[in-house]
This record gives sequence, C-alpha cells and structure tokens, in this order.
Amino acid sequence: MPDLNASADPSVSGSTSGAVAVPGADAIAAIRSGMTETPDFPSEGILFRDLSGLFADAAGLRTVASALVEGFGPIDAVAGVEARGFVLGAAAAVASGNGMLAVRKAGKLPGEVLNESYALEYGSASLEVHPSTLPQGARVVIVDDVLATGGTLTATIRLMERAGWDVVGVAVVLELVDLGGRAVVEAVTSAPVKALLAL
Ligand SMILES: O=P(O)(O)OC[C@H]1O[C@H](OP(=O)(O)OP(=O)(O)O)[C@H](O)[C@@H]1O
Ligand SMILES: Nc1ncnc2[nH]cnc12
Repeated sequence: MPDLNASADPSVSGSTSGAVAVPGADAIAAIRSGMTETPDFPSEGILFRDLSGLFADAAGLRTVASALVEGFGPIDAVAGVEARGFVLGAAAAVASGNGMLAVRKAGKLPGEVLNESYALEYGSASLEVHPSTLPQGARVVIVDDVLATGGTLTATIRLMERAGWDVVGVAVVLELVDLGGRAVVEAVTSAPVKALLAL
C-alpha cells in the first residue's frame, strides 16, 4: 500500500492524518501564488492569510478544489463554512459531483435551525444549519480555507452530528500550526483532518 502521507513538499509533511491523499505540487504552487499575508489585520498581532488570489485563479481553484475532497471515499455532500468556505466548498462539491451544504453565520437562515457558538483567533461567532437540508446519515466532508484555533471546524462538526450527518473528513487549504487547532478538531472527530499546506 502506498504511503499516502508522503510528499515531495516538506511543508505538507505532518499536515494530514489518516489515509487521505496529499496534494500535488500544482495545488501547492497555486496556493502559494494565490495567498497574501497581512500583519495586524483585522487586529494587532494577527498575521492574516487571504486566498482571494486563489479564488480568482480558474486553474488553481479547480486544482485545489479537487485536492480538498480527494481521498475521503464516497460522500453525499460537501459542507462549506461561510464565507470563505463557500467558495472552496462549492468548487469542491462540483469537483466531486456533489451538492454543497451551506453552513451559515447566525441569523441568515429562516425557520428552525441548529446553532453552535465558538471563539475565533480574532473574535467570536455562531454558525447555523437547517437539520432537514440533508437526509440522516449523509456522509459529509467539511471544507474551509483556514484551520487556526479550530473553533470554527469544531462548531461545524458539532452541527453536523446534531443534525444526524456523518462527518467522514475535514479539509482546509491552510493550517496555521502554531495556533494548535488540529488537536482541538481531532478531539471531537475521528474523521481525518487534511490540510493542503501547513504554515
Ligand atoms: O480555526 P479558527 O480559529 O476558527 O479560524 C478559522 C476561521 O476563521 C476564518 O473565518 P471568519 O469567521 O473570519 O470568516 P469569513 O470566512 O467570513 O471571513 C476562516 O475563514 C475560518 O473559517
Ligand atoms: N490568521 C488568519 N488568517 C486568515 N484567516 C484566519 N482565520 C483565523 N485566523 C486567521
């Protein structure tokens, strides 16, 4: 059996767990060229990673979207977290032949919703879903742009579980290793957590 965690790019080493495929050099190149790093945004002390350049790069977005969902086995939907996770989640859903479950910021969905609050590197927020959006037992891969403290993904995993959906994988473009979010996320799910690039 091939070593699925092996990679020619040292920055990827250790950024995946479980038997999930690692990204190719083309995905890593697209991420690096489509990313900006801005100090002291949105508040002092935060080094903000923005992927707007990647979102606007047609070939790069396609490559990264495929890499995000690769290796998780059969799934029924991709869950994208508002707002930057919508871009990647929708592209990953199309790439894998699935629809996208929109995990919304609080107050955007009408009717009865499930809600989870969480802390971020620079604030706090709440996420919501309608439990009727997918059938019970639906196999879902959660997609977002950045794993920082892990609060957003932990809240999303809780929402999926409360709705009766099966989280079979979590995939992000960037993992900010020093913030320790991977351990936080892995404490609430046994699903593999894949980061295409660890910084
Ligand atoms: O691991 P964490 O510490 O939770 O941080 C990661 C989250 O932070 C950002 O979301 P933000 O709420 O800033 O939303 P946006 O996508 O609407 O810009 C990012 O898009 C991730 O969802
Ligand atoms: N440093 C950071 N850059 C971009 N998105 C983030 N989300 C949480 N921390 C972040």
